[in-house]
Amino acid sequence: MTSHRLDLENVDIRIDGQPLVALDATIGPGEVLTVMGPSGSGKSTLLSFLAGFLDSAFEARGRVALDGRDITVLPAEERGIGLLFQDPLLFPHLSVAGNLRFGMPRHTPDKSRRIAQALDDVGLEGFGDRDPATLSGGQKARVALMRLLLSEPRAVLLDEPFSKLDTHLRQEMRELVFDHLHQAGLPSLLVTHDRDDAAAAGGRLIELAD
Ligand SMILES: Nc1ncnc2c1ncn2[C@@H]1O[C@H](COP(=O)(O)OP(=O)(O)OP(=O)(O)O)[C@@H](O)[C@H]1O
Repeated sequence: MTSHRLDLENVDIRIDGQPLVALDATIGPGEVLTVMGPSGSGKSTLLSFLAGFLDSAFEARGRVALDGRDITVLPAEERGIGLLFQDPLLFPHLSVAGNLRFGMPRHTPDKSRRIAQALDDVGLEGFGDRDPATLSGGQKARVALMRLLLSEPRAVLLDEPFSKLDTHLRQEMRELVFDHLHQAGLPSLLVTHDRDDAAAAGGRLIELAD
């Protein structure tokens, strides 16, 4: 198991000179910090800032550190942060295995074995050659989770990851996602409108003001 830490130090994001988000928090290994708040309170803006693609209309101060290293100055692709959205966003021109292989660090040994193991882990044994278009919503969500983990991020941002799933599937995916994030020792930040998501995440909850 790896063990990572994400520090948000005096993060202060403004729009037109007005404060939007102010946050100071440490997210430890395997911990999920949930951020809730009304529409327009700055949840997506905060995620964009952390991921490294904040729109230039915003002014941001503060530091984001991953394992003690300042990543605020790095471009998105060098930050080591993985993203999970409400849409699984699988590449339609690649097989399931191709999707999983896509984000794996170049020099990963035994890629095929790891892909097969990842599919096994989420009950999709033998699905490697399938076209993503032939998968159910829940199966796609599992592939998206495994693609995220195989890319070996050092922290994870989740943006309403369960909101498109029906109630039964949502409960199942919550368990799967949070179990894997805890086990992988990944600090994560979850944005959601759903209090049951926050409860399932099991960590601290921050509410942004209107
Ligand atoms: N590119 C932009 N330029 C100027 N203002 C923006 C831009 N993007 C968002 N905003 C404004 O910034 C504020 C925060 O928006 P944001 O999308 O972060 O809110 P949110 O909490 O994620 O909302 P929702 O729950 O609806 O997704 C809003 O007032 C929005 O209108």
